[in-house]
Amino acid sequence: MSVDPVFIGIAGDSGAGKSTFVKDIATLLGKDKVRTISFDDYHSLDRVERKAVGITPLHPRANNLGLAIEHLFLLKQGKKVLKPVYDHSTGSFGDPEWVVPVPYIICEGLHPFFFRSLAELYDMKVYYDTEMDLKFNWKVKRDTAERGYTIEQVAKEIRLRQRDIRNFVEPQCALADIIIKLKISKNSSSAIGVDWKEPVDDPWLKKYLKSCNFDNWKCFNEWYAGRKMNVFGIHSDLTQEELKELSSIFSISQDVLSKVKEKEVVPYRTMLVLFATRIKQIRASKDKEEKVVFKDAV
Ligand SMILES: Nc1ncnc2c1ncn2[C@@H]1O[C@H](COP(=O)(O)OP(=O)(O)OP(=O)(O)O)[C@@H](O)[C@H]1O
Ligand SMILES: O=C(CO)[C@H](O)[C@H](O)COP(=O)(O)O
Repeated sequence: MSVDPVFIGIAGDSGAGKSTFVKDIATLLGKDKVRTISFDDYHSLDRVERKAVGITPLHPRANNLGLAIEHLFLLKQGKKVLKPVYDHSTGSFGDPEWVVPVPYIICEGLHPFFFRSLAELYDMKVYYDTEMDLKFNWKVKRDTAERGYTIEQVAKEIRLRQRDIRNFVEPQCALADIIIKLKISKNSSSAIGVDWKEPVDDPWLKKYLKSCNFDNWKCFNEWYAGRKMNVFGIHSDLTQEELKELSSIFSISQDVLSKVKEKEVVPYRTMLVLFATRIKQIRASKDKEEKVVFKDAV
């Protein structure tokens, strides 16, 4: 029987931490069950061509989003696809690679749900909204170490991109099921806190935490991109007792729990565990549906 993958889309600016997040989620879910698709692979222009035309990679014209729609559509039908590969170390394209359907397909990038026809293909959409100060430092460090840029070039590129970020990346937050905001926090040993935002009319965390059980989590409402959101500010580390309590409230599975148990449960790790739990629930309900369909068919 072919797999009906759970499709997750993670949109956000360059350097926000999307691929790090996806790598960490894959570790919790089991690397063999997860296939990541970087939307950078759907750039239609390489680094030299973008410079010649005078557009940034954030402009939709610098990307072949039509091909991305076609590929996700085929993967959803259980078919394999031959996907292009963008190589950041050279700024050009490498050999294409096959992608086969697996239980979780996570698409991360600048435009994973830019078009409605793309947005409709996902079971869950996340907007990854890291605070500018964190994002700036991370991007400078990464792009100088791994992508062959100087500090001055990265700083100039970030300035050049601001209009395109507002026009082409940020509007996707209006379609997101969850907005994850990483921000500097004095209360965590990691110095990073997390705001988990979900629309009040489509809650998940709120269903479990009717009244906030964790003293240090700030819970409030906020308007964001025209929608009223529940915001859970997870800014301090969990004790092992709190992790136990959390795991019983959310029925966090042992395989996920065992991967964080011995480590410091900083806000980022708490968010990973909650996110992995949510998408495992989506997997479980798909599996149940498949069983019903199969039973009805025999
Ligand atoms: N949660 C985190 N904690 C600490 N550092 C992080 C975290 N997430 C990302 N970083 C740092 O930021 C850098 C950029 O992150 P990452 O490559 O995941 O961003 P991205 O959103 O995928 O960027 P791009 O779209 O440009 O590929 C990483 O190399 C890492 O050093
Ligand atoms: O915004 C980005 C997302 O990663 C990159 O800058 C874009 O993919 C182009 O890559 P490069 O700068 O390595 O040519």
